[in-house]
Amino acid sequence: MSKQTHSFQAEVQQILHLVTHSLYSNKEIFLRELVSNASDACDKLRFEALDNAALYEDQPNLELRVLFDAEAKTITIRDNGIGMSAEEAVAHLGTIAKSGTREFMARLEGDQKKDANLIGQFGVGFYSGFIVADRMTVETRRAGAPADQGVRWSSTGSGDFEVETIDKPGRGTDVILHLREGEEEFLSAWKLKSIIGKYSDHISLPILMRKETWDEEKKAQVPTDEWETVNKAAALWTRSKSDITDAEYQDFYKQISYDQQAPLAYTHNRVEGRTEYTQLLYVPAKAPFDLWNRDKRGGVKLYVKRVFIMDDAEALMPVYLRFVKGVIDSADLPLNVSRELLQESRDVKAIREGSTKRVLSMLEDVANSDEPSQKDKYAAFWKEFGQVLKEGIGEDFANRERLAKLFRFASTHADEGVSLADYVSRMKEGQDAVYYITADSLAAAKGSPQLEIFRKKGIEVLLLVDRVDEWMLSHLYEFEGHALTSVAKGAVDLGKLQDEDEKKAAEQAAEASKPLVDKLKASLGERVKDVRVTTRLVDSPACVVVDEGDVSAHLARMLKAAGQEAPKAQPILEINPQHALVRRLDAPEGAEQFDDLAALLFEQALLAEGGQLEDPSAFVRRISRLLVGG
Ligand SMILES: Nc1ncnc2c1ncn2[C@@H]1O[C@H](COP(=O)(O)OP(=O)(O)OP(=O)(O)O)[C@@H](O)[C@H]1O
Repeated sequence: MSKQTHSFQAEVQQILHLVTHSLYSNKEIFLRELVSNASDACDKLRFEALDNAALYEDQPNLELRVLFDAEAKTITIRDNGIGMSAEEAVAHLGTIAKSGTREFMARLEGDQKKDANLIGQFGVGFYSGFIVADRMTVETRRAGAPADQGVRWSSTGSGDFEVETIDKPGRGTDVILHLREGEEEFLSAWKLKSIIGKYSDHISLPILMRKETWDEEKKAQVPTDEWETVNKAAALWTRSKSDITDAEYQDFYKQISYDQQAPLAYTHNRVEGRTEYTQLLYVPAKAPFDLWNRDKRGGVKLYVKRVFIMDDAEALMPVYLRFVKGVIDSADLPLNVSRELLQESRDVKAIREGSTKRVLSMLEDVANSDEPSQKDKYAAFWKEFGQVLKEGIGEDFANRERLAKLFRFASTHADEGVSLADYVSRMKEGQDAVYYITADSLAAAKGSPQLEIFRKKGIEVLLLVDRVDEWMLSHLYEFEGHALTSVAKGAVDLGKLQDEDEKKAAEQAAEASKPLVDKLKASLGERVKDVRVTTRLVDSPACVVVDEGDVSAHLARMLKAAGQEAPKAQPILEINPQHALVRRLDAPEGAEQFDDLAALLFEQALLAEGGQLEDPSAFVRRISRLLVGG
C-alpha cells in the first residue's frame, strides 16, 4: 500500500488538543499510558494464542522494551504483542470508540483544574504521546501476518495522519516519539527508569532497557547491547501481605485507578478451599464521573494464574458495587474462560459472593469504628456512594440485612448520618414501627404536616429524599422486626403510643365531625377516595394521605417525571377539627362558601405535600372569591 493520508475523527482532534494543553504539568504520564497499551497488546496476544499457538511465531516470551536515542531525540516503546493490521491502525489510532468519551469531553469544557483530575481518571491513552512529541510514528505488524504486511502510521498530531505498508520482521508494535524541543530531559535512562518505577512497576511483564556503562572519553553513560529488567514485574497481589507496605498498596491503587486520592479502604486475601483465588479490592474515596453509568466497565480486573483475562467482568461484582476497584486472580478457572462461561461458572459465583462479602465487611469496619476519623470517612463515603449502595437492597437479597445496616439517612433527629440501628435505639417505649416520609427535598420533608403528631410525641421519623428511596422501600420492608411504615400512608396507628384519653378524644372528635365529613365527601366527590378526621395533625387544617398499598404521591410524581404511567391513586383527605379553618367550614356562616372552602382545604393539603394542582387557575379564582367575599 502506498502512503495514504487520513483525517482524525473530530473527537480525536478535541482530545489531542485537551490532552496536550491540560496535561502539560504532568507530562511524564505519557510513558505510563504507552507502556500500559503495550502491556495490553501482550495480554491480547496471550489470550488469542490460547486458541492459536502459532501466533507466538518463534517468540513465546512476551516483553516490553523502552529505548531512546539521544541524538535523534526519540523514545521508542516496543512490544511483541498482538500488533495491528493497517485497518486496525486506522481505526484504533484515528477514531475513539470508547463509550463515555463524549460525556468525558463535555465535562472537560469546564475549568482547567477540574480538567486535569478528570483526564487522570479517564486514562488518556495513545494520544498522550503528543504531550512530549511533535511527531509520533507507529510501526506495527499483527501477530500471524507475513513480514511484508507491516504498517507505518505517523502523524504530527494536527488534523491528519499517514499510513503506509512496510516490512516488519518482528511482530508487535514500536511507538516512536520524536520529542519536542525542550523535552530532552526524557532522553535519560535514569529519568525513564524512575517514571517506570513510579507508574508501571505492577506491569507483570518484564520491561527491558539497555544497560549503560560509563564512557571515560565522552564523560557520559552510554548504552550497551545488554538488556536489563527495570520493573519489579511481580504483580503486587501475588506477594505475601506481610511483605507489602501500605505505601505500596496505595501506589498500586493509583496505578490501576488513575485516582490521585488515597482509597477509603482496601482488602487483600488469599482465599483457599473449594475455589482458590486472590483478591485485592479497593473502595475509592471519591466517586468517578461516570458512577451513574450502570453499564460502564467494571473496576475489577480478572486474572487467571496471573494472566490478565478481562476487565469488564461484571460477573465478579454486583452492579451496586461497581465503584470497587482491584484485581481478582483465580487459580481454578480455565485460561480461555469466555464471558458466557463466567456467567455460569460455580467458581465464579463463589468468587463473587466471597468478594461481595469482603467489600461489605470492609465498609462495616469503617462504618462501625469508634474512631472519629473513620466515622468522618464513612460519612464522606456515604455522600459519594450511598445512593448506589441503596440499589443493592433489591439486587442482593442475601446481603439485605448487612446492607440496611450500612445505610444512613436524614431524620427529624439529625440532618444526616442516622443509621437504622441508631433509630431503633431511640425508639419510644411501645413504638413498633420505623416511621418514614418520602419527599422531593429535605425542606419539603421537614415541612410536611404529616409529621406534626410525631413531633409532638417526640417520635423520630426518617426523611427520605433520594430518588432511589421509593425504589429501595419497595424492597426493604422491615429492619430487625420493625416494619418500615410511611407516615403519609394509611391511617396512623400510633397503637401503644397513644394513651386511653387520647384514643377516646380521637373517637369523640370523629363522631362529632361526622356530618361535616359527609358534607365534605359530597362536595369533593371523585377528587378524594375518602375524608376522615385525622389523628396526625396538630397545627395544620388538613392533609392528604394515600391508602395503605397505594403508590405514594411522591413516587407517582417521580414516575410521571420519568415519563412512565403512574397508577392513579386517589388521595384521602384528613381534617383537623380543632383548626379554625375547619371550624369555619362547619359554622353556619360558612354554608354559602362551603364548596369553595372545601376545595381550598383539599388544594392546600395537596400543595403542602408537594403535589401539583390539576387546575391552578380555578384555585386562584377561588382564593380571590373568598378574599373578596370574606
Ligand atoms: N502497542 C499497541 N499494540 C496494539 N494495539 C495498540 C497499541 N497501542 C494502542 N493500540 C490500539 O489502539 C487503541 C487505542 O488506544 P488508546 O490508548 O487511545 O485507548 P485504550 O487503550 O483503548 O484506552 P485507555 O488507554 O484509556 O486504556 C487500543 O485500544 C488498541 O486497540
